[in-house]
Amino acid sequence: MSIVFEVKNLIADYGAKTIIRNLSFKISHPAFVAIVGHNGSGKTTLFKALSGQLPYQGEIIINNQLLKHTSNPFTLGELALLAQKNNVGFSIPVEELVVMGRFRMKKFFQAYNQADYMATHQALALLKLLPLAQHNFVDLSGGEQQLVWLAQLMVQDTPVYLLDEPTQQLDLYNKKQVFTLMMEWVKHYQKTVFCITHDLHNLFTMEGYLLNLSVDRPMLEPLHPEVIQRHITLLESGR
Ligand SMILES: Nc1ncnc2c1ncn2[C@@H]1O[C@H](COP(=O)(O)OP(=O)(O)OP(=O)(O)O)[C@@H](O)[C@H]1O
Repeated sequence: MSIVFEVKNLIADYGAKTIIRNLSFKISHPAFVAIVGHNGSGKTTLFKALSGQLPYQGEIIINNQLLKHTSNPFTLGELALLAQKNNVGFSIPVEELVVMGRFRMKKFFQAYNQADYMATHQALALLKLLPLAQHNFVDLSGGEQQLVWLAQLMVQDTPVYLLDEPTQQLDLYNKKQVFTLMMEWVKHYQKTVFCITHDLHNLFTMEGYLLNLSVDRPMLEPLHPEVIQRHITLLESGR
């Protein structure tokens, strides 16, 4: 059976402080996975391990290939990450920032071409950002900037997307839109999407899995309403 993503006995720590203990799960088809848990439960740490930014024990398999501890999944084109905090300290038009998501596909000093800009415009259109394409990124609101980062993630076109709290700064309408977009990535673009979120109420409209890092033995559970409700109750009750 093909495996799109597998984690086997993953252990990740910061020196003496072990954060992820023996985590294992397997996904055999492109899917949406919500990563939930209390503050400090290890969600971002898991992403650091999956993306090769933190050494780990155990195995990570993407599309039937074992990711070596030394390999960089970004440059291999296996995954793209939207971090929790992203900053740009200079003026740049939205369109130019989004097209930079194609950087991995370019040779040294190779310019972006028509295909890169077409992919950029498609992503901007999907996120309803075309009217802002020529605006200066630094002049946008926090929520608008977050949507631009989502467009940049999309043009990277990797099989796996990792999103760390992508709806954090968004209004209720845009939160809903982003969850719909993530479902579209899975269904129409065959992406596997891992999304760290505290917005559990938005999961009732989603299909896929939930992984709660606050429980003793975290495991993938299907996103059924009763499963989501059980985890909301669990997380609301504190640690
Ligand atoms: N570089 C580091 N060195 C030591 N400890 C760290 C480091 N980064 C994170 N930690 C600790 O690891 C634990 C897990 O942090 P992590 O950022 O993974 O949590 P999280 O679940 O993503 O939290 P949140 O929901 O608040 O974003 C926390 O106790 C944090 O203080």
